[in-house]
Amino acid sequence: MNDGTSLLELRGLACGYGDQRIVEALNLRLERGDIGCLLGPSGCGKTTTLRAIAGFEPVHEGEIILAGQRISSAGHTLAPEKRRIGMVFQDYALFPHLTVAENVAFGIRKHPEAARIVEEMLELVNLSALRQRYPHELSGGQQQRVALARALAPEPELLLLDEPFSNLDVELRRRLSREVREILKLRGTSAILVTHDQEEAFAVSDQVGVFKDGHLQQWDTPFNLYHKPQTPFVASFIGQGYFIRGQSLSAQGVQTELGNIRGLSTCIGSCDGPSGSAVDVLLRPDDIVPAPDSALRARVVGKTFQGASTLYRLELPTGTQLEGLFPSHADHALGQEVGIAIAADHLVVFPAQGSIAAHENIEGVRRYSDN
Ligand SMILES: Nc1ncnc2c1ncn2[C@@H]1O[C@H](COP(=O)(O)OP(=O)(O)OP(=O)(O)O)[C@@H](O)[C@H]1O
Repeated sequence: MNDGTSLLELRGLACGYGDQRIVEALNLRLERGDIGCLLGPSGCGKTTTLRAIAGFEPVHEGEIILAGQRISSAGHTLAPEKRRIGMVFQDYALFPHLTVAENVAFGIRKHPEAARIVEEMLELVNLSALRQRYPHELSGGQQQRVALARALAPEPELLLLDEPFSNLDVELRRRLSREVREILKLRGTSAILVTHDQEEAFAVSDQVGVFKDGHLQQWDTPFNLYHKPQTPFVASFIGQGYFIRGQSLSAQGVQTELGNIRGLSTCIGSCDGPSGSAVDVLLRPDDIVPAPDSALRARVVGKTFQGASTLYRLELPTGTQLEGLFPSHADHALGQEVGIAIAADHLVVFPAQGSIAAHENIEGVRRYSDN
């Protein structure tokens, strides 16, 4: 869809270092005012893509369009300082010999209203009281807020944030990521965030791109990535869940050891294959519900108390494992047999490929259950 409002467009982009290509055939579009995120395992090319957008690396193929202007293509790289792009880095990169206010003023020294803008920025990030402090007199969270204010002061078209919260402890990164989203939305600033923390990606972004080995697998809303993954990798990388093997049936059902599973509404993926073909069905923990009188029985082999709910690891009589998220007030012991039912709103089905996934070794990715 091209409605002419996109702020950033990557078209058939290939980029890397020297002759080495890291990212290939990358297409994505960020609308004005939206926050996008590049998510994926270590080394998949997120930072490389961000550096190409910033103009630090040339592109091998394709083009980068910002606000209607081609800023990179093969043989052409508009200088980073001419791109109206701001950057926030993981290590804050503040000037140690400048105060908070001087750091924020750095990029707008020649602006006639620099003093007013600095005050506005300090207020925005809630640091007015600390304006005379030096970076070493600030906490990590405060330093990152200074870096954000400094990047926003020149009013960039686009803000790039490279793992901005990864040096902070968990509680602070949750809080700061929410704060940053509010600040960007308040100002209508478009941004691209790089992270390998899925929770952070979902909390901050409107659109998330999942990368694998330099290829963008899906660029979509967090909701769609979770509920409508387009590839087995996205299904495995996002959220929790297990695949179980089955045979596709006509009328959007799959025959499995749990019986004939039908989605209550739709079927995503490979549901229209020839009847009888081998498929893998994704079952999220919230698709498995307790059903004391059910003929489907599973044994509790692991449990994680999560407050309102408990995540159970369940083993079927065949040895296949699943996870189920049950309300925590009914407490089941390890080894206990429980009745379960499938309550999948929609089915996510892919052609069977357990043997492929079994050879992948990516942290955070669930194995196919029958391997
Ligand atoms: N300056 C460089 N020269 C050559 N290769 C590089 C350079 N920087 C990164 N690479 C390689 O490019 C690949 C992608 O790196 P990149 O930094 O884009 O990954 P990433 O997805 O951001 O990972 P992480 O989450 O670990 O930061 C890696 O194989 C890496 O070794």
